[in-house]
Amino acid sequence: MKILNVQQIREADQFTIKNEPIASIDLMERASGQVVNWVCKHFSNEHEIIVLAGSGNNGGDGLAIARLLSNQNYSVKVVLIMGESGSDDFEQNLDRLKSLKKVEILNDFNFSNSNNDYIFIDAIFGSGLSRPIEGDIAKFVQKVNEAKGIKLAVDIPSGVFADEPSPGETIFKSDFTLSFQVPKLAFMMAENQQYVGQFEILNIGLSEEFINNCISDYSIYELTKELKLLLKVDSIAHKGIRGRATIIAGGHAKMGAVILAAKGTLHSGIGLLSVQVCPLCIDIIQNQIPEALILEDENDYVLGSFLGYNKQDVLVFGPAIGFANKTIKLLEEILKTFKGQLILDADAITILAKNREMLELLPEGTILTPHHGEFKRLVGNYSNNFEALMQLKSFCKHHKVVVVLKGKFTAVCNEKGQVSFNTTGNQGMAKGGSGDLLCGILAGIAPRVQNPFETAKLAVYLHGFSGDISLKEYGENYMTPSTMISNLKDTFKKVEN
Ligand SMILES: NC(=O)C1=CN([C@@H]2O[C@H](COP(=O)(O)OP(=O)(O)OC[C@H]3O[C@@H](n4cnc5c(N)ncnc54)[C@H](OP(=O)(O)O)[C@@H]3O)[C@@H](O)[C@H]2O)[C@H](O)CC1
Ligand SMILES: [K+]
Repeated sequence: MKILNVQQIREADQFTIKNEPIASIDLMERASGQVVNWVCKHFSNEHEIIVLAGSGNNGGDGLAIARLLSNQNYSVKVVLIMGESGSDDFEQNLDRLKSLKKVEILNDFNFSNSNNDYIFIDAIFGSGLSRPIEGDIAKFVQKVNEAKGIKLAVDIPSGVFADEPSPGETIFKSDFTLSFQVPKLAFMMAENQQYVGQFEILNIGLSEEFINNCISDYSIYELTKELKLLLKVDSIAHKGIRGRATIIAGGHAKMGAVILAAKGTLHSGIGLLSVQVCPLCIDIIQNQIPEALILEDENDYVLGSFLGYNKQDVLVFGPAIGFANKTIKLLEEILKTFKGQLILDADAITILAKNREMLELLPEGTILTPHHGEFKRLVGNYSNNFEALMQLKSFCKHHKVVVVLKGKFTAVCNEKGQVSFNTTGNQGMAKGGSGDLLCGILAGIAPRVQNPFETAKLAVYLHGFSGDISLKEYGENYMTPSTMISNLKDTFKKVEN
């Protein structure tokens, strides 16, 4: 699903009006109709509806929504935040609303009576927001934010800029954002979650031809039939075809990360799994993962032996591996010689950040999986996710790598600077070990997917999907990376079918 910027959406709007053709006011009616359908589906007409309307086209949508909901027997009031004059379509909808005579039109609202059954519909500003909200409008938005009731935003919560950071202090806080046609980049930013709430994309029939031709670096990941087929195991499969993976992680007394990653790899379909371990830790792996082959390191406490790896399709390096000189040397040797798919996580990323000359050795197509803390070590500090995104794109382009930047909507970026956001997953996954499991899934599918960007997007999706199953089955507190491993069973079943 493509993410378009405000300029592109405006152009799509104009293209549709001209080529469908459809009058602007009718497009507004169609968009508003979709909001009304959504409201009717989710909330009965026992709810009291308060539409807050600005004077642009977002306000125009609000007035049409008020009329259409009133026609569905909802009790509706409209508050005109910016008076009675506005865009053409706003004024035309105001006339239509007035002639309906069923909807009370107010200039202010007394919030003291509001209760949880009220639904406030924010149609103050949409994509035409040109500056932070201030003055009386800000005071009004603050009152709505404090009032009891359900909050819905039309297209974009008022005060949120679609394509850039929102510096304003006052922003409408929605429970649901019903956005037209395409998701907005701002919805993918963790700092906007408190304003956007849960977002839904409503198809308002903008030209698909136009949207398909729009160039955008940003999209939301969706699973396609072709991708599902990659996960199918050939009926004549032997273990070699399904790939060979080696996990180089952990060390003495740090075997949990290894086990989670290794199990993730095994249960994502790898043919042959090897784990490099210190002699003292061999028993742990043999007991926990009988399927794994052991590559014995010469060192008792840290990993540091270079063991060739030339038959391996994929190497995972980094979780809980530490920063011993021998380990750093091992990573350097691997960067210089390994020809398969390399996956670098956790301590490997910190090693690169501290030994910056090693960054230049990164093989093209390496997958790195930092969380924000680790990513900041690589690229320096940033103060919001838009800045992080710019750093992400330039890092990937410069080093020709794929980075999985983990967060609320994990962003996967390729060497061209294209970014795919993932929407599976949940807060329950925020536990130690979750990232180790992701490394494992990456390694488990990489040999079959054969493309680092596609591997990373699909692995992140599967990881989040197993998290979502775990959430349903165990709840956000009880669930763990281990429950997610057991839920990979249903994840693959569901995804493959
Ligand atoms: N294709 C679609 O997706 C469709 C979208 N529709 C809806 O239209 C809006 C966009 O409408 P637009 O009129 O461009 O913009 P807004 O309604 O968001 O607001 C514009 C007016 O608000 C003023 N403004 C902006 N920021 C502030 C502020 N901080 N304080 C006060 N006033 C502000 C702005 O004034 P300017 O000085 O900047 O000119 C405008 O007067 C979109 O979001 C959808 O809801 C269509 O209905 C269907 C197709
Ligand atoms: K809005």
